[in-house]
Amino acid sequence: MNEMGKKTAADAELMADKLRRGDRRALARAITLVESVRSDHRATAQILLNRLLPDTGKSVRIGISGTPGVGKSTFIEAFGKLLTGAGHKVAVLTIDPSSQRSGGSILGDKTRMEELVRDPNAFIRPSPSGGSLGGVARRTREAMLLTEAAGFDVILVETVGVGQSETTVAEMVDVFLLLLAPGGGDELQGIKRGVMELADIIVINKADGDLKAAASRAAAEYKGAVGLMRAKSKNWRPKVLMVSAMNKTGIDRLWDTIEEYRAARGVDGELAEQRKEQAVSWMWSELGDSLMSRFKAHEGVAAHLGKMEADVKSARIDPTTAAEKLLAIFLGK
Ligand SMILES: Nc1nc2c(ncn2[C@@H]2O[C@H](COP(=O)(O)OP(=O)(O)OP(=O)(O)O)[C@@H](O)[C@H]2O)c(=O)[nH]1
Repeated sequence: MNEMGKKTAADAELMADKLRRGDRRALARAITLVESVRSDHRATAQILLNRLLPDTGKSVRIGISGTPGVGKSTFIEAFGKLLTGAGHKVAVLTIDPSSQRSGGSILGDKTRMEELVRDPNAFIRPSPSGGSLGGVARRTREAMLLTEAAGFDVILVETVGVGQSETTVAEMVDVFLLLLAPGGGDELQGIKRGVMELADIIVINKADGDLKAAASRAAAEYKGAVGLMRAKSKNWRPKVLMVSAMNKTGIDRLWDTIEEYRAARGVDGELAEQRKEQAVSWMWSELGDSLMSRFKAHEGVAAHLGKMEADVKSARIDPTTAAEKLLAIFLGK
């Protein structure tokens, strides 16, 4: 190892020690490091993650999705406070791919959770900005490992329903919550079937005051729909619960249901298996992303790409042959 490599390893070791002791500033710095695209930062980040791997995995990983207006912030605040009140350490991470376009994040505003943000047993980190959904997801996934190593035992990964982000979140958590609010009438209309199928627990928020009756109707409708869907696991049928984030009712039952879910699916059984599969598919998607970016950056490929695309468009060459030719250039054949 050269001098620079030694320094990188030493930096990572120091940071790992601080993190294991639960140092919040070190945690924030470590997350900034994994979010960086600078190659020296990436190198340190990778050493850090590998050092900390044995300290990760001991949390309950919960995904939360819900479109704007359903009351996500109010809900996470109420849920988070309930958990810290019960002695848990809660990290809130977000995946918001829209932040790369707007420059600002829909979910990034920390003031959305006024009490939780001041809670010493909570850690809130907005979505990394910039890059593809895959890039944003990788950084959030790594942030999740770091918060686990720092002793957080419940990780909430929230996302707003933009594009594929729900699927991405579902692929990094143990349990996926879909947060909904009662609407006016035909509840199932607006919601994509694919998103419903991801949900392990459907949470109908705003079951209070004038909206209570509508929430009950919505719950009945979703229960019916869930009954018709094919189950993701033979040991768990998705449940529908009603809560009021505003009045903080039903939230404790939700936590009980999450515990039930974990028991039913087996933390050391089916859920452990799910995590293993998630890790392997993460490796493959990393490999895909990194191969593709190397491919596009390859000089020979770059020189031919424009013409090849034009030829495909004008049907001078068929797409399969074009792909084969570009691949041959990349592989130097
Ligand atoms: N009646 C009622 N209103 C609620 C409840 N939870 C949230 N709201 C209201 O719904 C609106 C949206 O809530 P937010 O918590 O900002 O949630 P959101 O719109 O999903 O926002 P983001 O989390 O920022 O995406 C606000 O006016 C809240 O006061 C609830 O349990 N009952």
